[in-house]
Amino acid sequence: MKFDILTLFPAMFEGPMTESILKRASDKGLIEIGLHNIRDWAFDKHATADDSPYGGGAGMVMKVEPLAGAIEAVKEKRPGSKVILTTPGGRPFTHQVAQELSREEGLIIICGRYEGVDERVRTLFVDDEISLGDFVLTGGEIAAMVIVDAVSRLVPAVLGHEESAQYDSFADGLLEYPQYTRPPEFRGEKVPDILLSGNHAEIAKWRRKEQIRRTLASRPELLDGIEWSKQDKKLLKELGLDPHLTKGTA
Ligand SMILES: C[S@@+](CC[C@H](N)C(=O)[O-])C[C@H]1O[C@@H](n2cnc3c(N)ncnc32)[C@H](O)[C@@H]1O
Repeated sequence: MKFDILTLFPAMFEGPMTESILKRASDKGLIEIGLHNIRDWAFDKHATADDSPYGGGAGMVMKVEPLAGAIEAVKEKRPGSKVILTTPGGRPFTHQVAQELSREEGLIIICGRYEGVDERVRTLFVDDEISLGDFVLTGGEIAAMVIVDAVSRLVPAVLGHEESAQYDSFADGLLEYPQYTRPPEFRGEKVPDILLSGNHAEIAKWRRKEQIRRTLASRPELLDGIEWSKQDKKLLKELGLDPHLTKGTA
């Protein structure tokens, strides 16, 4: 998977993109992260990448020409890549969106700054618009880092077997069950006996039940539309839930 990030602040990516799992994945050639400074495509001697908005108003807007130059240059090298604009107006970034993007050949991610990008960037070049949530960041760099991170861990072989994404929250529609490690007791809080029992079938059953319980407590809307197995239906009953009313109402 190839990521190309168009930004005014490439130095921000040092660290998040060059440590731990992403570093290992890059070293192995499983992912490739290209950083491109949008200013390199500005055409005046001050490398201007922003200007005041037509119609007046606060702040500055990122100019279309440097972004057009950057996008076209990267697209020439990677014609199969999808162009993504980070914007609060985009579709919400979820596990499902990350999965969908992980199947792309490559992603070209535009990091906005100031009041955002000239609308013509969006209309002429953008294939998809992604929002991290209903809040406003100072720029698209952190959004791009989140997208690269979440998508990369879904690329085959990026995670080792022991770090497999298949048991993580959202992978099967539910939140993850509670996790514990040594010591068996801390400040009076004990690890549930079942996890120390060595009975793997019972542990699996406990974990599934905890997934449902936790999802119901924090994100009941996620239960809606889940296809329950026969075993799940039994667990739902034990939790006092009707398998047909998956919105979490008992
Ligand atoms: C200060 S914001 C611009 C906000 C814009 N004026 C608005 O009200 O929608 C600058 C840049 O940060 C990025 N950004 C801000 N919030 C974001 C979010 N929730 N999700 C994704 N990107 C975001 C976008 O790239 C945006 O162009």
